[in-house]
Amino acid sequence: MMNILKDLLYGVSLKKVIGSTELEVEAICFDSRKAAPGVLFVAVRGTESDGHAFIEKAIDLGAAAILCEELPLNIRENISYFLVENSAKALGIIASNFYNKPSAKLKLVGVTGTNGKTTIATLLFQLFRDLGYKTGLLSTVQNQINDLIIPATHTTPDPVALNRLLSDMVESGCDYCFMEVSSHAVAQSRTEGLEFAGGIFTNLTHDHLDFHKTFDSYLKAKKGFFDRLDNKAFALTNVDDKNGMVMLQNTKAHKKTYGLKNIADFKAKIIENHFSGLLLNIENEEVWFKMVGSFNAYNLLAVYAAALLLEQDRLKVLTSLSRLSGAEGRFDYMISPSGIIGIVDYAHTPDAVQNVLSTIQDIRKGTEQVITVIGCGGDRDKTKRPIMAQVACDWSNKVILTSDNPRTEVPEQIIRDMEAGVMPQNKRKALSITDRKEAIRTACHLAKPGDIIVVAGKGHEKYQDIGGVKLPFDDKEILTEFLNLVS
Ligand SMILES: CC(=O)N[C@H]1[C@@H](OP(=O)(O)OP(=O)(O)OC[C@H]2O[C@@H](n3ccc(=O)[nH]c3=O)[C@H](O)[C@@H]2O)O[C@H](CO)[C@@H](O)[C@@H]1O[C@H](C)C(=O)N[C@@H](C)C(=O)N[C@H](CCC(=O)O)C(=O)O
Ligand SMILES: Nc1ncnc2c1ncn2[C@@H]1O[C@H](COP(=O)(O)OP(=O)(O)OP(=O)(O)O)[C@@H](O)[C@H]1O
Ligand SMILES: N[C@H](CCC[C@H](N)C(=O)O)C(=O)O
Ligand SMILES: [Mg+2]
Repeated sequence: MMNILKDLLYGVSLKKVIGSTELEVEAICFDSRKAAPGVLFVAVRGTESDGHAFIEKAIDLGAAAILCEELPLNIRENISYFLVENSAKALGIIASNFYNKPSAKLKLVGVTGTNGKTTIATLLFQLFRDLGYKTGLLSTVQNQINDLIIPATHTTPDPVALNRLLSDMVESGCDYCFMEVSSHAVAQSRTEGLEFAGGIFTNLTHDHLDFHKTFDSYLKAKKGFFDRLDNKAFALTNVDDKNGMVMLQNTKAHKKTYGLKNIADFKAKIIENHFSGLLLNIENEEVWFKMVGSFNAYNLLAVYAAALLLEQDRLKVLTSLSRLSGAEGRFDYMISPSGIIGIVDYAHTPDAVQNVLSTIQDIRKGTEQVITVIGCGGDRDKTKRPIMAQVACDWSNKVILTSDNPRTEVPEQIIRDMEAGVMPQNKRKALSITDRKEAIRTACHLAKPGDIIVVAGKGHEKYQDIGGVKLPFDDKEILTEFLNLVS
């Protein structure tokens, strides 16, 4: 590991230096609570607090050097200080230097967009494993280095954790890494300093407006990822999405498109769409896939296109892709002994809810009832709550509004925010049950053979965060249990 200060700072533009740059540092730290002797403390301005307020505390715990945007009034002896314009960006570059630029030693592909990131990154990971490559994955569900699973705390880890994981992938001989790039990560420069072999854009719809404030700044965050790709990389975009081409406006990367409707470099057509899977025509090849739903035709096509841009054999790619089932908790399908269908899905945006429910409308036979159990996360975008409830009501016969992860909010208040989206004509369809387990139980009791229960919003999650405490909770396990009970 490279840890002499002047090597770590390579590529960072410094406005002012106080003290030695020859010092050896033990680690990089951006949270004073984790400071230890010999670390370089990077003061980052956050959403809750300002890292600059903790510089003294970091030094008290042993920090040997400080990187910041504003020098403290009290400059201490024997401590090195570095003044920069943007410490979050500097942190990304330093973290990459610390681990010897691991992103340049493998082919790193980033996936960004509102929905579909986990699905695409996971399918690419599974595909490249199947094609025989050592591969890494950084995703919402989990991080993975070949067969080793490492739990994930974020969709995109912080820069230090991210570069450490990439470095472990290089150590394990990985040729490729597929990672999700969240809009938070771009806005907070978590991916600064990384060298990408390619970037993929899925779609852009309503989410995270609590954090980005406007749709425009959300769009800019996503676009920022493509703006930073270099001319050796590819930039693959969904041409059917309204903002697909906007993403590529200022990129230096090779521009490539995929789509089902518009003219594109990579094209596909849906031939058949069933609960058992999709039959697609991809560039004149008809192939059955296990993945369900028209939105997955986009995901599969993006994966196929990326694999070809990474110079893989077309037929081998299609053969392998046809066997894959994607990420856990995405359109996870089960059927009870009495014939009730249960689907667990991670849809937690209005667009995802509509996609999942409209897919079900497309493929169901006609007379069955669709019963949707849905909640919205606390401490997240409040404006999506009434819209998600409205979409759920518009596309279901019965809707049970319930809790997702209330986090620090009052669960009943979140449900009231959702209820505001239930239109008068839909009132008789909706009922509210705060306890999510009770809500799933009720859906199972209401369902008759042939009916379809959709439990949306938590997908693979194995917990429910109530009041900041994560209690064990698993939609799939609970649904399986009740479906068998009522059968
Ligand atoms: C809103 C958000 O993204 N917050 C992330 C952010 O925290 P922050 O900017 O709010 O940090 P802060 O608490 O204001 O503190 C500012 C700085 O002071 C430091 N500090 C703070 C307190 C202290 O005593 N000492 C100290 O040094 C902090 O370490 C930080 O460097 O930076 C932290 C360190 O990287 C993250 O852990 C934290 O993620 C929180 C836990 C989170 O829930 N993030 C979610 C919203 C998120 O990032 N989600 C996206 C996916 C969304 C999607 O599905 O698309 C993700 O990539 O996971
Ligand atoms: N291409 C797509 N277009 C629209 N909706 C999709 C698409 N792919 C998946 N979805 C829906 O969005 C949900 C989330 O999918 P996925 O986990 O792949 O997205 P994500 O972008 O990783 O989400 P997150 O931001 O939470 O990490 C799925 O459960 C499904 O309902
Ligand atoms: N990564 C997303 C996931 C949301 C999933 C949903 N279950 C919720 O808790 O809101 C976020 O942090 O916004
Ligand atoms: Mg994800």
